[in-house]
Amino acid sequence: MPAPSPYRPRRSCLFMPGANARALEKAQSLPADTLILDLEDAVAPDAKAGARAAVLAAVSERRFGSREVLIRVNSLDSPWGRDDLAMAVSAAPDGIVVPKVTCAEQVEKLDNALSKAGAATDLALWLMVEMPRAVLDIRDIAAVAGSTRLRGFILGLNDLALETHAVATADRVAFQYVLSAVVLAARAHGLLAIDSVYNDFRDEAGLAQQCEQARVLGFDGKSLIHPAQLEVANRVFSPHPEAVSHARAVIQAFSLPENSGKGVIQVNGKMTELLHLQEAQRLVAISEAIAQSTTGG
Ligand SMILES: CC(C)(COP(=O)(O)OP(=O)(O)OC[C@H]1O[C@@H](n2cnc3c(N)ncnc32)[C@H](O)[C@@H]1OP(=O)(O)O)[C@@H](O)C(=O)NCCC(=O)NCCSC(=O)C[C@H](O)C(=O)O
Ligand SMILES: [Mg+2]
Repeated sequence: MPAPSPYRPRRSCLFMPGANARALEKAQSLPADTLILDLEDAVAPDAKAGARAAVLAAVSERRFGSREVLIRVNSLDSPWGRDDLAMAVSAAPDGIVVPKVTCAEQVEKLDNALSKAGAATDLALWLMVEMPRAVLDIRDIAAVAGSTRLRGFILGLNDLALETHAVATADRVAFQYVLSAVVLAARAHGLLAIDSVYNDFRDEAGLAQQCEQARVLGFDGKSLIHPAQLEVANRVFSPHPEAVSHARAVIQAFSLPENSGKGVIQVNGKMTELLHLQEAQRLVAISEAIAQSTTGG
């Protein structure tokens, strides 16, 4: 049995309404890397309390196996936020997703609120990046990663389009700055970056195009809204087999005695430096983590 990988794939992060019992049940066997049980926008005000109770039961009973489980709470300044947070701390998921954050001070307050509520230090804090001010302050927000539970960003382009009046075209030209700013801020502070949802869940080709765009930009995976989107996201965000064999060749080449101490060599006709060795090791580790995960390739 191989040692568990330190990498966790997050190619597919499936949202589901906490009030949808069928979706919560179905999620137990879906090939999603991450499940996000939503108490916010997908749950109507009258259904909030019922959804909170259903999510508490499902998460506390550990119904989702080894899948990563996140709970999206309502904002702390909403009528439901405090109760959601208390429930989430007692359910002890892998992480909590907080919507509509605008600045770094809010993240520090959230982290303090989690500590006061008795949250474990390894409870991950994820932020929806979906408010114009969060985009403008993304560098400062990411910088509190070292002193808080902040672990990653999930882009929320539905809210951002609403706030900015930008139009969501297929190429996402209106969001180019945001897409890159989120990835750069995340990487500068060792955080994860998950792309926004694709609303047209029956359009497989459109989703594939958007996943590919996000992958090229450096995102770790895509947030999703429907089981039909899982296969595409899992495929696009898995390292390509040819890239993995090249990565193995790079690792092998650098391990040869004649290349010991060298900073640059050639592999398969390509200039290959130590920085490429680092990327090759990351790619192979991700590919092995996917092979080990229950959701597989
Ligand atoms: C979009 C949906 C409302 C569509 O629902 P429905 O019409 O019921 O779809 P289907 O009949 O095709 O469903 C087929 C089966 O799959 C199950 N199902 C559907 N969606 C999910 C899901 N997300 N997770 C698990 N299972 C799901 C159905 O129960 C059917 O099962 P079966 O009975 O066996 O046939 C619906 O897909 C949905 O509600 N999706 C999630 C919506 C959501 O969570 N939204 C909030 C997050 S997105 C967001 O907030 C954006 C962000 O903040 C931003 O600002 O951009
Ligand atoms: Mg949103």
